[in-house]
Amino acid sequence: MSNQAKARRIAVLGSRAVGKSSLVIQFCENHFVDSYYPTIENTFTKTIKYRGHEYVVEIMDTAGQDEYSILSSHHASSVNGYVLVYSIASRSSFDMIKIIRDKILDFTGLETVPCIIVGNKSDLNIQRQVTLEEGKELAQQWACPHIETSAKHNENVAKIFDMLIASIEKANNPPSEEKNACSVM
Ligand SMILES: Nc1nc2c(ncn2[C@@H]2O[C@H](COP(=O)(O)OP(=O)(O)OP(=O)(O)O)[C@@H](O)[C@H]2O)c(=O)[nH]1
Repeated sequence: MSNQAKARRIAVLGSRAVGKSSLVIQFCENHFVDSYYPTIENTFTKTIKYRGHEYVVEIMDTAGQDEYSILSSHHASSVNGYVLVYSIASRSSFDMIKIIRDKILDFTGLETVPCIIVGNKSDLNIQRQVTLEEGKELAQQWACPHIETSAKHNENVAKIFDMLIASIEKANNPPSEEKNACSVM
């Protein structure tokens, strides 16, 4: 029974042209698309192994968001975790993931959701507008992982999904005992 694959649903959100489709296509189909076609919506499926379990992961690649976009209900309900993507070469796309997370929390009524912050286009270091430290700081604030990636060079792309599955599983099965918790003697 425990060998049965578990189904998980992930939504990939962020501003336009930050590389959401490129990351998902690189991960699921192992190639990079240099041309830009704005996405309406695409769903991909991939099996991921994490801690000896198989996870059949449905990945929703969504249309680029701006501050006026309304979060669609199927981007928020029955989604187990979020990939929030910005481009390291775009300050406004970094600001946008904060707005998107607020919309998710508003919509779900939750205080926190499993997510990973992704700074894509790390190969464009020369055009960098968001520092690595800023990404890490935001992740600390949200208590979630952060990673810089390049869909173009296939750097850290698979790690996004491994780390998010880990966060989802941690949220679903919080440790019952804190090994390092101090006790008053
Ligand atoms: N240099 C570089 N370019 C990238 C990278 N990832 C994506 N791109 C380019 O950025 C452009 C936009 O990529 P997409 O993957 O279509 O972006 P998107 O976020 O899905 O865009 P929307 O569908 O409009 O939301 C394309 O020209 C890609 O080739 C990357 O890691 N490095």
